[in-house]
Amino acid sequence: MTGARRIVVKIGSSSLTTAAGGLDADRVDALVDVLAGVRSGGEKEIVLVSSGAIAAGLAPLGLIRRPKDLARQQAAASVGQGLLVARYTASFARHGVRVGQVLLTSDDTSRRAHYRNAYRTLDQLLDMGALPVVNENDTVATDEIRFGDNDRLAALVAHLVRADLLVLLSDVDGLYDGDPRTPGATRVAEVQGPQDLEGVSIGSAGKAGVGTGGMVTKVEAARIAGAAGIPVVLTSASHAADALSGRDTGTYFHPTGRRSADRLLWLAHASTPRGALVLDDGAVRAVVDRRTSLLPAGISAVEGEFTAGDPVELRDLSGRAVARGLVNFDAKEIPQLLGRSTRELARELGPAYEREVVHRDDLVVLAPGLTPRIG
Ligand SMILES: Nc1ncnc2c1ncn2[C@@H]1O[C@H](COP(=O)(O)OP(=O)(O)O)[C@@H](O)[C@H]1O
Ligand SMILES: N[C@@H](CCC(=O)OP(=O)(O)O)C(=O)O
Repeated sequence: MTGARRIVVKIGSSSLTTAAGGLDADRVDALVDVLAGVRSGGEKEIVLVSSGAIAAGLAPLGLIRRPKDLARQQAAASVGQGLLVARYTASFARHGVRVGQVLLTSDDTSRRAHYRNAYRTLDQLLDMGALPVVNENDTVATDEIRFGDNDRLAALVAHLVRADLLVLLSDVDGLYDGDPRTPGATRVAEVQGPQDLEGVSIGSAGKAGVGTGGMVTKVEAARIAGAAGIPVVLTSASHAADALSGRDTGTYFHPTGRRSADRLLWLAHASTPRGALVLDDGAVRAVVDRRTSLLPAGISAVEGEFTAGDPVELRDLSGRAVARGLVNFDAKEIPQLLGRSTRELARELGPAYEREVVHRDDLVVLAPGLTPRIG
């Protein structure tokens, strides 16, 4: 058995649906049997991140393939999510296990209060012996705030619940060095770091119209989880039992960073900035090298329309994003603060203006070349 106590398992749409479209009850049952078996000893906790809402809603709405437009995807998700959770509820009930549905949006999870709330709910469900079934809240997410792929959502959930292991289940039994359907492609058994991905051709989704991100989003998810100290196993749904019992299967991504409860991972990977603050060179050095808060004196311009509490990008004078943070002012308040000291502002406008524009506790520095949000 793997030593991991709290495990996040993510299953993709391609592993839950029939060739004709619609939910495959037998495959749901097979997964549920494995998960129920793993937690039956009482030592293991499982959080399931399940895709499949859109796929499950297609056939009932008379759609043949995943629609391109957001409104019809959301309609399909609305119908499909109900069917999906009903299926899990019935299937887990065979083992006497209760499930709790948790629908998340990226907006919820990058804000401090919402993040804490999401953690509390998930933790409480686990404490009460229920099994959380998580998906993105597809019906309300707009294009701008969508995760769009559940691989990355699963990595962030793994971090949120402080999981010991993330298992990504797909229709392919691991990462291959090229398209797995081409002869000669071989499975990559282990990834220690980026050097092991050199020369690996990472492609998009296989089964037309069902999965979304293909391997790209899985490798990205493994990178996010790994950086947060969480190992990742990527394998096929039919090898779920092996992955959960610690047997050698699929591709194992070693953790690359230390474990931390840092909520800012969400800010870096799950939020969509609502605007930008342009920093002068001194402020870039202070924020990036010395990790200080951002004060009005170092800001040279403001872009976009945001309100206090929104995520914003911090850019240098050349336009490069250097950090992301939760801003303490509305966009329209900032022009009068530009380049001025907090003391001067407090004297002139009142003590409320003495605050940082972005507090260092709400600020995450981006590694050079990192694209925090993909998709
Ligand atoms: N290098 C690769 N190794 C493995 N699979 C790959 C690779 N490149 C592209 N793929 C494709 O990614 C698909 C899995 O992604 P996707 O369809 O999004 O699955 P899911 O629904 O499980 O998230 C596989 O079926 C495979 O065809
Ligand atoms: N939230 C969407 C899932 C999007 C997604 O990432 O799908 P997949 O690539 O199959 O994991 C749904 O439930 O249909």
